[in-house]
Amino acid sequence: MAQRALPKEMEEKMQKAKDMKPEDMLFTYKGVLYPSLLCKPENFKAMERFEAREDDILLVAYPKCGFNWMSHVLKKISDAAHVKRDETAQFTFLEFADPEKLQDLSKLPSQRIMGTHVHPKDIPASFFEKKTKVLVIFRNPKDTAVSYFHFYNKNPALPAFDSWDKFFSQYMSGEVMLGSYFDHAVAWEKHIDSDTVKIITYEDMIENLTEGIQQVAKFFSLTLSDEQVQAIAQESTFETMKNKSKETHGQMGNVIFRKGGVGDWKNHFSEEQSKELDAKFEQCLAGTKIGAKLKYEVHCK
Ligand SMILES: Nc1ncnc2c1ncn2[C@@H]1O[C@H](COP(=O)(O)OS(=O)(=O)O)[C@@H](OP(=O)(O)O)[C@H]1O
Repeated sequence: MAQRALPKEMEEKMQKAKDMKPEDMLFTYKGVLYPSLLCKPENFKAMERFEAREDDILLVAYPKCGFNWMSHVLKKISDAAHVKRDETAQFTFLEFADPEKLQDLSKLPSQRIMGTHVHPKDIPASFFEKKTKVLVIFRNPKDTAVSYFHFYNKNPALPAFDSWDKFFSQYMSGEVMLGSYFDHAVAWEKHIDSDTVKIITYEDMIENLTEGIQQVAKFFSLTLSDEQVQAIAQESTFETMKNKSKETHGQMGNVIFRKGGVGDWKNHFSEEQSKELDAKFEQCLAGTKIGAKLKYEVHCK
């Protein structure tokens, strides 16, 4: 099945963004910035009451950690394993769904696949109570910052930054959309040993995509042949996804599928900025399992 095209609604919103003033593009809810064009404060109240099901799937990623990649892989896996899933729910972002849309989602048949960029504390509690499987993709904080900087500057719905230095300072203080990378990472540490939460890193997927696909399939108790795994890997490379991105993501294709890979931070960070982030990582994540999973020494030094 082809990946779903960017909904018409989203294309219309992007058109609307062109008339927005930069200062109106984000709003703050409980101390965190969200995109005005996609979210409303009332969405969060409705999310608190959302009823997850045991057989739902929730894909979670801090912005720019590889959500679109993993959602594509997950769909390919579920197609290959003939999972019967509801196409309407497909990767609806919980925080972008207004209360009526969330209500509609609650009426849909299983299996629903949903997505979110929010901090784990803002994920509806029912996902954890029902022991719904939650797949999280994480990426090293330096490449995430670079990807986020370019996303802000290329996305017509976000206020552009004059300079990398300005963006870096806001990223470090958590004054970016969806909040602080470090707050998210620290919070996932609490779930890392859960049988129903699987954290995979972007870098491990880059290093061995077939292994990543196998791990995801295993987490959802799906069996794939070696040929199926190889076929999914071929369809999920950066080049393949970027080449199809106009078809799959409309005008957002070039914004999302930028460069891919590991280490672009070296082309952006000053020595001082690199040291500042090293110190922050040490302060927040030294000795944690999530910190070890991110292989900071390998990817960020
Ligand atoms: N197939 C594949 N392989 C490798 N890398 C990939 C792939 N697909 C997407 N990407 C890269 O993921 C980055 C976008 O992350 P997200 O999809 O999480 O962005 S978003 O927050 O949902 O907008 C963004 O990273 P950067 O290129 O570094 O900006 C994308 O290029």
